[in-house]
Amino acid sequence: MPSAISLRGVHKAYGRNTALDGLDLDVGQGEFFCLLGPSGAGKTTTLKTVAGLEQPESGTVSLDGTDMTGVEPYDRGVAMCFESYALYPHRSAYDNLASPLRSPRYKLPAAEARERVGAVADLLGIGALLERPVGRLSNGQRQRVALGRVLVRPARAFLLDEPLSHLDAKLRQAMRAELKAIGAVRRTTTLYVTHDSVEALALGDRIGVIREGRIVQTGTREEIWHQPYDTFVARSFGRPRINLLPGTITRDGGFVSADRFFEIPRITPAPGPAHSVRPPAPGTRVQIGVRPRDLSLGSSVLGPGGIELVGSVYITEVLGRATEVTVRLGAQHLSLVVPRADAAGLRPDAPVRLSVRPESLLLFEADDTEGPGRPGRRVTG
Ligand SMILES: Nc1ncnc2c1ncn2[C@@H]1O[C@H](COP(=O)(O)OP(=O)(O)OP(=O)(O)O)[C@@H](O)[C@H]1O
Repeated sequence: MPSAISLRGVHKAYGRNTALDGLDLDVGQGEFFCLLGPSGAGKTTTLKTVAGLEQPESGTVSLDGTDMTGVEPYDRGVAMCFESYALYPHRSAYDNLASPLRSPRYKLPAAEARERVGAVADLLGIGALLERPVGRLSNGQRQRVALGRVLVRPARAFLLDEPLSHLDAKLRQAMRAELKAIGAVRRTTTLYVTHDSVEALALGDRIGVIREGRIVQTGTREEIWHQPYDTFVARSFGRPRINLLPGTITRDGGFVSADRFFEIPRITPAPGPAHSVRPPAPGTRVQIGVRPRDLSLGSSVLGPGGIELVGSVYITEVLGRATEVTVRLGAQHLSLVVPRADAAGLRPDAPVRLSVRPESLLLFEADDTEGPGRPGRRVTG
Protein backbone atom coordinates (compact mmCIF):
# COMPACT_ATOMS: atom_id res chain seq x y z
CA MET A 1 0.00 0.00 0.00
CA PRO A 2 1.48 3.41 -0.86
CA SER A 3 2.15 5.88 1.98
CA ALA A 4 -0.74 8.22 2.71
CA ILE A 5 1.68 11.15 2.63
CA SER A 6 5.09 10.97 1.02
CA LEU A 7 7.65 13.72 0.52
CA ARG A 8 10.82 13.10 -1.44
CA GLY A 9 13.78 15.46 -1.57
CA VAL A 10 11.63 18.52 -0.95
CA HIS A 11 13.44 21.85 -1.16
CA LYS A 12 11.76 25.10 -0.26
CA ALA A 13 13.44 28.45 0.30
CA TYR A 14 12.03 31.87 1.12
CA GLY A 15 14.53 34.20 -0.49
CA ARG A 16 17.85 33.22 1.06
CA ASN A 17 16.18 31.33 3.88
CA THR A 18 16.15 27.59 3.31
CA ALA A 19 13.05 26.23 5.05
CA LEU A 20 13.15 22.64 3.72
CA ASP A 21 16.45 21.16 2.70
CA GLY A 22 15.78 17.93 0.85
CA LEU A 23 13.13 16.67 3.21
CA ASP A 24 11.99 13.02 3.00
CA LEU A 25 8.96 11.89 4.94
CA ASP A 26 6.51 8.99 4.82
CA VAL A 27 3.29 8.81 6.80
CA GLY A 28 1.46 5.48 6.66
CA GLN A 29 -2.25 4.99 6.02
CA GLY A 30 -4.25 5.82 9.14
CA GLU A 31 -1.14 6.71 11.07
CA PHE A 32 -0.96 9.50 13.67
CA PHE A 33 2.43 10.99 12.88
CA CYS A 34 3.96 13.75 15.00
CA LEU A 35 6.52 16.09 13.50
CA LEU A 36 8.62 17.55 16.28
CA GLY A 37 11.26 20.24 16.04
CA PRO A 38 12.38 23.61 17.36
CA SER A 39 11.12 26.94 16.10
CA GLY A 40 12.14 27.60 12.50
CA ALA A 41 12.91 23.93 11.76
CA GLY A 42 10.43 23.82 8.86
CA LYS A 43 7.38 22.18 10.44
CA THR A 44 4.75 24.61 9.18
CA THR A 45 6.39 24.75 5.76
CA THR A 46 6.15 20.96 5.58
CA LEU A 47 2.42 21.05 6.29
CA LYS A 48 1.82 23.87 3.81
CA THR A 49 3.74 21.98 1.15
CA VAL A 50 1.61 18.89 1.71
CA ALA A 51 -1.54 21.03 1.59
CA GLY A 52 -0.37 22.67 -1.64
CA LEU A 53 -0.22 26.15 -0.12
CA GLU A 54 3.51 26.30 -0.87
CA GLN A 55 5.21 24.99 -4.00
CA PRO A 56 8.58 23.30 -3.49
CA GLU A 57 11.45 24.32 -5.79
CA SER A 58 12.30 20.66 -6.17
CA GLY A 59 11.18 17.30 -4.86
CA THR A 60 7.76 15.69 -4.85
CA VAL A 61 4.72 15.39 -2.63
CA SER A 62 2.48 12.34 -3.13
CA LEU A 63 -0.81 11.52 -1.45
CA ASP A 64 -1.92 7.89 -1.54
CA GLY A 65 0.74 7.29 -4.19
CA THR A 66 -0.39 10.09 -6.52
CA ASP A 67 2.03 12.90 -7.36
CA MET A 68 0.42 16.19 -6.30
CA THR A 69 2.50 18.47 -8.52
CA GLY A 70 0.11 20.99 -10.06
CA VAL A 71 -2.86 19.81 -7.96
CA GLU A 72 -4.67 22.72 -6.28
CA PRO A 73 -5.00 22.70 -2.46
CA TYR A 74 -8.77 22.33 -2.73
CA ASP A 75 -8.39 19.17 -4.78
CA ARG A 76 -5.89 17.46 -2.49
CA GLY A 77 -8.56 16.29 -0.06
CA VAL A 78 -6.60 17.23 3.06
CA ALA A 79 -7.92 19.33 5.95
CA MET A 80 -5.46 21.69 7.59
CA CYS A 81 -5.62 23.58 10.88
CA PHE A 82 -3.20 26.45 11.39
CA GLU A 83 -1.89 27.79 14.64
CA SER A 84 -3.15 31.20 13.55
CA TYR A 85 -6.67 30.08 12.88
CA ALA A 86 -8.90 31.81 10.37
CA LEU A 87 -12.42 31.87 11.78
CA TYR A 88 -15.39 34.14 11.05
CA PRO A 89 -15.52 36.24 14.24
CA HIS A 90 -19.10 37.49 13.84
CA ARG A 91 -20.56 34.09 13.13
CA SER A 92 -21.45 31.54 15.77
CA ALA A 93 -19.20 28.70 16.72
CA TYR A 94 -21.80 26.40 15.14
CA ASP A 95 -21.66 28.25 11.81
CA ASN A 96 -17.89 28.19 11.84
CA LEU A 97 -17.93 24.45 12.40
CA ALA A 98 -20.65 23.74 9.87
CA SER A 99 -19.47 25.99 7.05
CA PRO A 100 -16.89 23.55 5.61
CA LEU A 101 -19.67 20.98 5.27
CA ARG A 102 -21.75 23.36 3.14
CA SER A 103 -19.05 23.61 0.48
CA PRO A 104 -19.94 22.03 -2.86
CA ARG A 105 -17.32 19.35 -2.17
CA TYR A 106 -19.23 17.79 0.73
CA LYS A 107 -22.75 19.24 0.61
CA LEU A 108 -23.83 17.01 3.45
CA PRO A 109 -27.56 16.76 4.17
CA ALA A 110 -28.41 19.24 6.96
CA ALA A 111 -29.25 16.52 9.49
CA GLU A 112 -25.96 14.71 8.90
CA ALA A 113 -24.01 17.97 9.11
CA ARG A 114 -25.72 18.79 12.41
CA GLU A 115 -24.86 15.39 13.77
CA ARG A 116 -21.20 15.65 12.75
CA VAL A 117 -20.85 19.14 14.21
CA GLY A 118 -22.54 18.05 17.44
CA ALA A 119 -20.27 15.03 17.81
CA VAL A 120 -17.08 17.01 17.19
CA ALA A 121 -18.22 19.86 19.47
CA ASP A 122 -18.91 17.40 22.30
CA LEU A 123 -15.57 15.78 21.80
CA LEU A 124 -13.82 19.14 22.03
CA GLY A 125 -15.88 20.30 25.00
CA ILE A 126 -17.47 23.26 23.21
CA GLY A 127 -21.01 21.86 22.91
CA ALA A 128 -22.37 24.58 25.19
CA LEU A 129 -20.75 27.41 23.22
CA LEU A 130 -22.15 26.69 19.79
CA GLU A 131 -24.51 29.68 19.68
CA ARG A 132 -21.84 32.17 20.71
CA PRO A 133 -20.07 34.35 18.12
CA VAL A 134 -16.47 33.24 17.84
CA GLY A 135 -15.31 36.81 18.53
CA ARG A 136 -16.63 36.38 22.06
CA LEU A 137 -14.74 33.19 22.87
CA SER A 138 -11.46 32.84 24.71
CA ASN A 139 -8.32 31.97 22.76
CA GLY A 140 -8.45 28.39 23.96
CA GLN A 141 -12.11 28.05 22.96
CA ARG A 142 -11.39 29.56 19.54
CA GLN A 143 -8.58 27.15 19.06
CA ARG A 144 -10.93 24.28 19.73
CA VAL A 145 -13.41 25.66 17.18
CA ALA A 146 -10.58 25.88 14.63
CA LEU A 147 -9.61 22.29 15.34
CA GLY A 148 -13.26 21.28 15.10
CA ARG A 149 -13.51 22.86 11.64
CA VAL A 150 -10.86 20.44 10.50
CA LEU A 151 -12.19 17.36 12.24
CA VAL A 152 -15.77 17.68 10.93
CA ARG A 153 -14.62 17.28 7.34
CA PRO A 154 -14.34 13.94 5.66
CA ALA A 155 -10.68 14.10 4.60
CA ARG A 156 -7.99 11.74 3.40
CA ALA A 157 -5.63 13.37 5.91
CA PHE A 158 -5.68 15.91 8.72
CA LEU A 159 -2.79 18.37 8.88
CA LEU A 160 -2.64 19.94 12.32
CA ASP A 161 -0.25 22.74 13.26
CA GLU A 162 0.16 23.03 17.05
CA PRO A 163 -3.60 22.75 17.53
CA LEU A 164 -3.41 22.68 21.33
CA SER A 165 -0.88 25.46 21.89
CA HIS A 166 -3.36 27.95 23.40
CA LEU A 167 -4.88 25.59 25.92
CA ASP A 168 -3.92 25.44 29.56
CA ALA A 169 -2.01 22.39 30.75
CA LYS A 170 -5.01 20.50 32.11
CA LEU A 171 -7.16 21.00 29.02
CA ARG A 172 -4.23 20.17 26.79
CA GLN A 173 -3.84 16.85 28.49
CA ALA A 174 -7.55 16.09 28.25
CA MET A 175 -7.65 17.09 24.58
CA ARG A 176 -4.61 14.98 23.81
CA ALA A 177 -6.46 11.95 25.07
CA GLU A 178 -9.52 12.91 23.01
CA LEU A 179 -7.47 13.46 19.87
CA LYS A 180 -5.82 10.12 20.31
CA ALA A 181 -9.25 8.53 20.66
CA ILE A 182 -10.58 10.25 17.51
CA GLY A 183 -7.52 9.16 15.60
CA ALA A 184 -8.03 5.59 16.71
CA VAL A 185 -11.71 5.60 15.81
CA ARG A 186 -11.49 7.37 12.47
CA ARG A 187 -8.16 5.99 11.36
CA THR A 188 -7.72 9.16 9.35
CA THR A 189 -4.08 9.79 8.59
CA THR A 190 -2.90 12.70 10.73
CA LEU A 191 0.25 14.75 10.39
CA TYR A 192 0.57 16.67 13.63
CA VAL A 193 3.11 19.42 14.19
CA THR A 194 4.35 20.25 17.64
CA HIS A 195 7.43 21.54 19.41
CA ASP A 196 6.31 19.83 22.62
CA SER A 197 8.06 16.50 23.09
CA VAL A 198 5.58 15.33 25.73
CA GLU A 199 2.79 15.81 23.23
CA ALA A 200 4.69 13.99 20.50
CA LEU A 201 5.39 11.04 22.79
CA ALA A 202 1.78 10.94 23.99
CA LEU A 203 0.16 11.14 20.56
CA GLY A 204 2.42 9.87 17.86
CA ASP A 205 2.18 6.32 16.50
CA ARG A 206 5.49 7.45 15.07
CA ILE A 207 7.51 10.61 15.52
CA GLY A 208 9.70 12.46 13.05
CA VAL A 209 12.30 14.83 14.46
CA ILE A 210 13.01 17.75 12.14
CA ARG A 211 15.97 20.10 12.28
CA GLU A 212 17.03 22.76 9.79
CA GLY A 213 14.64 21.51 7.12
CA ARG A 214 15.59 17.84 7.29
CA ILE A 215 14.25 14.82 9.13
CA VAL A 216 16.90 13.69 11.59
CA GLN A 217 15.15 10.54 12.81
CA THR A 218 11.82 8.81 12.39
CA GLY A 219 10.64 6.11 14.75
CA THR A 220 8.26 4.90 17.41
CA ARG A 221 8.49 6.56 20.81
CA GLU A 222 10.54 3.60 22.08
CA GLU A 223 13.04 3.88 19.23
CA ILE A 224 13.38 7.63 19.61
CA TRP A 225 13.76 7.34 23.37
CA HIS A 226 16.09 4.36 23.61
CA GLN A 227 18.03 4.72 20.37
CA PRO A 228 18.24 8.42 19.62
CA TYR A 229 20.04 9.11 16.37
CA ASP A 230 22.22 11.79 17.94
CA THR A 231 22.50 14.09 20.93
CA PHE A 232 20.08 16.57 19.32
CA VAL A 233 17.32 13.93 19.32
CA ALA A 234 18.32 12.76 22.82
CA ARG A 235 18.07 16.34 24.10
CA SER A 236 14.72 16.89 22.39
CA PHE A 237 12.89 14.35 24.56
CA GLY A 238 12.48 14.25 28.32
CA ARG A 239 12.20 16.95 30.95
CA PRO A 240 14.48 17.49 32.76
CA ARG A 241 16.77 16.92 29.81
CA ILE A 242 19.07 13.99 29.40
CA ASN A 243 22.45 14.47 31.09
CA LEU A 244 25.34 14.45 28.65
CA LEU A 245 28.72 14.04 30.25
CA PRO A 246 31.80 14.66 28.14
CA GLY A 247 34.84 12.45 28.50
CA THR A 248 37.14 9.99 26.81
CA ILE A 249 37.28 6.23 26.25
CA THR A 250 40.03 4.72 28.40
CA ARG A 251 42.53 2.05 27.41
CA ASP A 252 40.38 -0.62 29.09
CA GLY A 253 37.22 0.36 27.23
CA GLY A 254 35.86 2.40 30.12
CA PHE A 255 35.04 6.10 30.38
CA VAL A 256 36.83 8.91 32.16
CA SER A 257 35.13 12.29 32.54
CA ALA A 258 36.73 15.27 30.81
CA ASP A 259 37.87 16.69 34.18
CA ARG A 260 39.02 13.21 35.29
CA PHE A 261 36.71 13.50 38.30
CA PHE A 262 35.10 10.12 37.82
CA GLU A 263 35.57 6.92 35.87
CA ILE A 264 33.23 4.22 34.69
CA PRO A 265 35.26 1.03 34.41
CA ARG A 266 33.43 -0.50 31.46
CA ILE A 267 31.08 0.94 28.86
CA THR A 268 28.95 -1.50 26.95
CA PRO A 269 26.76 0.37 24.51
CA ALA A 270 23.22 -0.97 24.46
CA PRO A 271 22.42 -3.22 21.50
CA GLY A 272 20.25 -1.89 18.68
CA PRO A 273 20.71 -0.46 15.21
CA ALA A 274 22.13 2.85 16.37
CA HIS A 275 24.57 1.15 18.70
CA SER A 276 25.62 -1.83 16.68
CA VAL A 277 28.80 -0.07 15.60
CA ARG A 278 32.02 -1.31 17.15
CA PRO A 279 32.92 0.31 20.48
CA PRO A 280 34.95 3.50 20.18
CA ALA A 281 38.72 3.11 20.35
CA PRO A 282 40.66 4.31 23.42
CA GLY A 283 41.19 8.06 23.36
CA THR A 284 37.96 8.79 21.46
CA ARG A 285 36.17 11.84 22.80
CA VAL A 286 32.62 10.80 23.71
CA GLN A 287 29.63 11.78 25.78
CA ILE A 288 27.73 9.55 28.14
CA GLY A 289 23.99 10.15 28.08
CA VAL A 290 21.88 9.29 31.10
CA ARG A 291 18.28 10.30 31.68
CA PRO A 292 17.38 11.91 35.02
CA ARG A 293 14.83 9.19 35.80
CA ASP A 294 17.36 6.41 35.25
CA LEU A 295 19.56 7.63 38.10
CA SER A 296 18.85 6.63 41.71
CA LEU A 297 20.06 7.90 45.02
CA GLY A 298 22.27 5.53 47.01
CA SER A 299 23.52 2.18 45.90
CA SER A 300 20.55 0.09 47.02
CA VAL A 301 19.17 -0.43 43.49
CA LEU A 302 22.41 -1.70 42.12
CA GLY A 303 22.28 -5.16 40.74
CA PRO A 304 25.36 -6.88 39.42
CA GLY A 305 27.41 -4.52 37.28
CA GLY A 306 25.65 -1.40 38.56
CA ILE A 307 27.56 1.84 38.27
CA GLU A 308 28.10 4.11 41.24
CA LEU A 309 28.99 7.80 41.14
CA VAL A 310 29.82 10.06 44.08
CA GLY A 311 29.18 13.78 44.04
CA SER A 312 27.66 16.52 46.17
CA VAL A 313 24.18 18.00 46.30
CA TYR A 314 23.93 21.28 44.42
CA ILE A 315 20.23 22.08 44.51
CA THR A 316 16.89 20.31 44.91
CA GLU A 317 13.59 21.34 43.38
CA VAL A 318 10.21 19.79 44.09
CA LEU A 319 8.25 18.81 41.00
CA GLY A 320 4.94 17.58 42.39
CA ARG A 321 5.43 14.07 43.76
CA ALA A 322 9.00 13.87 42.56
CA THR A 323 12.05 15.97 43.27
CA GLU A 324 14.71 17.02 40.81
CA VAL A 325 18.11 16.81 42.44
CA THR A 326 21.07 18.48 40.78
CA VAL A 327 24.34 16.91 41.80
CA ARG A 328 27.80 18.33 41.28
CA LEU A 329 30.17 15.78 39.86
CA GLY A 330 33.48 17.60 39.54
CA ALA A 331 32.93 20.28 36.91
CA GLN A 332 29.68 18.66 35.77
CA HIS A 333 26.14 19.04 36.93
CA LEU A 334 23.96 15.98 36.77
CA SER A 335 20.23 16.00 37.18
CA LEU A 336 18.14 13.18 38.57
CA VAL A 337 14.47 12.80 39.39
CA VAL A 338 13.63 10.77 42.48
CA PRO A 339 10.54 10.20 44.64
CA ARG A 340 10.05 13.22 46.89
CA ALA A 341 10.52 11.22 50.10
CA ASP A 342 13.95 9.97 48.95
CA ALA A 343 15.23 13.51 48.58
CA ALA A 344 13.82 14.84 51.86
CA GLY A 345 17.07 14.75 53.83
CA LEU A 346 19.35 16.20 51.16
CA ARG A 347 21.16 19.43 51.98
CA PRO A 348 23.32 21.54 49.66
CA ASP A 349 26.95 20.43 49.53
CA ALA A 350 26.24 17.14 51.29
CA PRO A 351 28.00 14.17 49.69
CA VAL A 352 25.68 11.94 47.74
CA ARG A 353 25.92 8.55 46.03
CA LEU A 354 24.17 7.88 42.76
CA SER A 355 23.65 4.67 40.94
CA VAL A 356 22.65 3.72 37.44
CA ARG A 357 22.24 0.46 35.59
CA PRO A 358 24.77 0.06 32.79
CA GLU A 359 22.03 -0.59 30.22
CA SER A 360 20.63 2.90 30.92
CA LEU A 361 23.76 4.58 29.58
CA LEU A 362 23.83 5.92 26.04
CA LEU A 363 27.13 6.53 24.36
CA PHE A 364 27.61 9.32 21.83
CA GLU A 365 30.57 10.88 20.15
CA ALA A 366 31.50 14.40 21.18
CA ASP A 367 29.43 17.16 19.54
CA ASP A 368 31.53 19.02 17.01
CA THR A 369 31.32 21.46 14.13
CA GLU A 370 29.90 18.71 11.91
CA GLY A 371 26.88 18.42 14.18
CA PRO A 372 25.55 16.72 17.28
CA GLY A 373 27.38 13.58 18.39
CA ARG A 374 26.09 10.26 17.14
CA PRO A 375 26.60 6.79 18.49
CA GLY A 376 29.92 5.82 16.93
CA ARG A 377 29.79 7.75 13.66
CA ARG A 378 33.47 8.48 13.34
CA VAL A 379 35.24 6.04 15.53
CA THR A 380 38.93 6.85 15.41
CA GLY A 381 41.97 5.16 16.85
N1 LIG B 1 6.70 33.47 4.41
C1 LIG B 1 7.97 33.37 4.76
N2 LIG B 1 8.89 34.26 4.34
C2 LIG B 1 10.19 34.15 4.67
N3 LIG B 1 10.70 33.18 5.45
C3 LIG B 1 9.85 32.25 5.92
C4 LIG B 1 8.44 32.29 5.61
N4 LIG B 1 7.85 31.24 6.21
C5 LIG B 1 8.82 30.57 6.86
N5 LIG B 1 10.03 31.17 6.68
C6 LIG B 1 11.31 30.71 7.22
O1 LIG B 1 11.46 29.33 6.91
C7 LIG B 1 12.00 28.61 8.03
C8 LIG B 1 11.04 27.51 8.44
O2 LIG B 1 9.85 28.10 8.93
P1 LIG B 1 8.62 27.28 9.49
O3 LIG B 1 7.52 28.24 9.79
O4 LIG B 1 8.32 26.16 8.58
O5 LIG B 1 9.23 26.69 10.84
P2 LIG B 1 8.48 25.98 12.06
O6 LIG B 1 9.29 24.78 12.38
O7 LIG B 1 7.05 25.78 11.74
O8 LIG B 1 8.65 27.07 13.21
P3 LIG B 1 7.66 27.47 14.42
O9 LIG B 1 7.69 26.34 15.40
O10 LIG B 1 8.32 28.71 14.96
O11 LIG B 1 6.31 27.72 13.84
C9 LIG B 1 12.28 29.65 9.09
O12 LIG B 1 13.62 30.02 9.01
C10 LIG B 1 11.36 30.80 8.73
O13 LIG B 1 11.90 32.01 9.17
